[in-house]
Amino acid sequence: MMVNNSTIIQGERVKLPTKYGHFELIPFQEKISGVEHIVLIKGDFEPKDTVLTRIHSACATGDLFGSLKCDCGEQLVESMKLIEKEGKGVIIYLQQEGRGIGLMNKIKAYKLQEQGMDTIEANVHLGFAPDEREYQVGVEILNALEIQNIQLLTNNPDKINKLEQSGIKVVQRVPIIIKSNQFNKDYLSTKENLMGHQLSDNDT
Ligand SMILES: Nc1nc2c(ncn2[C@@H]2O[C@H](COP(=O)(O)OP(=O)(O)OP(=O)(O)O)[C@@H](O)[C@H]2O)c(=O)[nH]1
Ligand SMILES: [Zn+2]
Repeated sequence: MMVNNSTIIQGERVKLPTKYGHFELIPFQEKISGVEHIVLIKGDFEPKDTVLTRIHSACATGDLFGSLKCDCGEQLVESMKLIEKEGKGVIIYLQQEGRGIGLMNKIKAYKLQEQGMDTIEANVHLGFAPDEREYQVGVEILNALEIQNIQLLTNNPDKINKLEQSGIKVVQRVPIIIKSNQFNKDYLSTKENLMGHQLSDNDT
C-alpha cells in the first residue's frame, strides 16, 4: 500500500537488461536526506505472494571493484542469478555503506584491520556499534512494492529479526554462501563466530 506519510519517493520503473538476467529498476529517494536506494525487480507480485528478496547493503569496494576482502560483490551477483532463475524476485540495494558507517569510516576501519584488529574491534575503536544498520527504509520500500512475505537471501539472523520487528514476514531464509579466499577468510570467520552469521553448510 502506498501510504501518504511515507518518507520515501518512488521513481520510474524501467527495463534493465544485465549480464546476469533481465530485470527492471526502480530508484527510491528518502524525502528528508535525499539518499537514494535502488530496487532491481523481476516479475509482478500479488500482495499475498512470497517474494524471493535480497536486501543488500552497499559495499563500494566489493560491489564495484570486486574486492576479495569481503563476500558482498559475489553475493550480489549470486542474488541476481538466483532471481533470474526463479523468474521473480527483488533486490533492494540500500545505501548504507560499511554497515552504516559510510565509506570514510569503513576505510578507517580497514586501516585498523591492516594493523591487526578484526572487523568488530575496528568499528568499536572508531566509536560505532559493530553494525549500525537499520532496515526501516528497506521495509518502506517493501511496503511501497506491496510485498509482505519474503524468502530472504541472507546468512545474517539480525537482518531477519529487524525485518520481522517491522512487520515483514520472513517465510524462509535462503542461505547465500560464497566460497572464502585468503583475503576474506578472517572477515568471514569473525562474522560467523562473533556476529552470528550462518556460514556453514549445516547451519539452518
Ligand atoms: N564497517 C565495516 N563494514 C564492512 C566491512 N566489510 C564489509 N562491510 C560492509 O558490510 C555490509 C555487508 O552487507 P550485506 O552483505 O548486505 O550484509 P551482511 O551483514 O553481510 O549479511 P548477508 O545478508 O548474509 O550478506 C556492507 O555495507 C559493506 O560495506 C568492514 O570490515 N567494516
Ligand atoms: Zn563488502
